[in-house]
Amino acid sequence: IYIHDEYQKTADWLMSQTKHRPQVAIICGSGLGMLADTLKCQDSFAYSDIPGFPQSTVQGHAGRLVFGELKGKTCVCMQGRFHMYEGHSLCKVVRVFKLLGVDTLIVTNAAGSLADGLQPGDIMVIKDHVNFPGMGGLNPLTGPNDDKFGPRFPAMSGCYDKGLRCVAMEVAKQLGVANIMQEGVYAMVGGPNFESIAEARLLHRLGVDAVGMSTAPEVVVATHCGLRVFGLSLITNKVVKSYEDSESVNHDGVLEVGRLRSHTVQQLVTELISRMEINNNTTTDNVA
Ligand SMILES: O=P(O)(O)O[C@H]1O[C@H](CO)[C@@H](O)[C@H]1O
Ligand SMILES: Nc1nc2[nH]cnc2c(=O)[nH]1
Repeated sequence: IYIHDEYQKTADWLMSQTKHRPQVAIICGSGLGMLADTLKCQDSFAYSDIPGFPQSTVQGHAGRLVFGELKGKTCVCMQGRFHMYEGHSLCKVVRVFKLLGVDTLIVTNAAGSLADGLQPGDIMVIKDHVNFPGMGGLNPLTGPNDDKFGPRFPAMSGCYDKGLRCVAMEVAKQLGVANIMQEGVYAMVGGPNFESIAEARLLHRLGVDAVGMSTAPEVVVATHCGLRVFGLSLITNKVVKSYEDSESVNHDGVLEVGRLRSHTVQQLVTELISRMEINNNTTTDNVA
């Protein structure tokens, strides 16, 4: 989907099918689809049934949009995301959430760590990102700007909300998992191959803490249309940086760490949603 009316059609269809009017949208990373399971009073839709929605093709991404209640907030959860390497035009479905009245987007992903202090199983709260495809021109905002959503030249400083990052660290302390959680910088690469050793070394030298193949386009689109964003990476593997190292990463291993940490990630996101203040702008004022 490309133009405002098409996003609106998708939003209208969803609003005709469910009574839920979400305030929070959650995008589930690889192996993190269980985040949707905690929602109460669920209405769920296969992507293939939603007019204008692309399809998910990656294992560990179910391809369902789930609406429901969590800790007094109404949520919509993407159980399955769209990656650039699947051949999708860069993902702008976040705009549908804006039109549904969403205030805050929570993005999660599985990522490999470059930072020495980040181990598999750790959780990295995303402080900032490097959007490599975006910097090279593969940006979801390429093309005529739709002023109904946001400005031609949106700022990206501060795109990961500081207040929510602070709350998340407090929640981690309360849950007794502060020892496995820290902030860091996520870099998006195009994928679908994992990094060569020279690429891994380059990313490390650049100060990147974790690398994956998603998230940045979603956050750019969300920030453009005025959504507040919180992001976390579940570290599923260390990116191999040494020619002496015989280990190598694979997608099954990525999904396995997702399963092992599913409960903790679920608790963190649930408690964060419980504590977050929503700007109760249920109308879509910013979207004329
Ligand atoms: O970013 P998510 O969707 O969590 O998935 C990550 O895991 C997959 C590789 O195992 C890639 O798609 C990478 O981006
Ligand atoms: N690019 C990239 N994506 C990932 N997703 C999960 N682990 C990794 C990784 O090591 N590299």
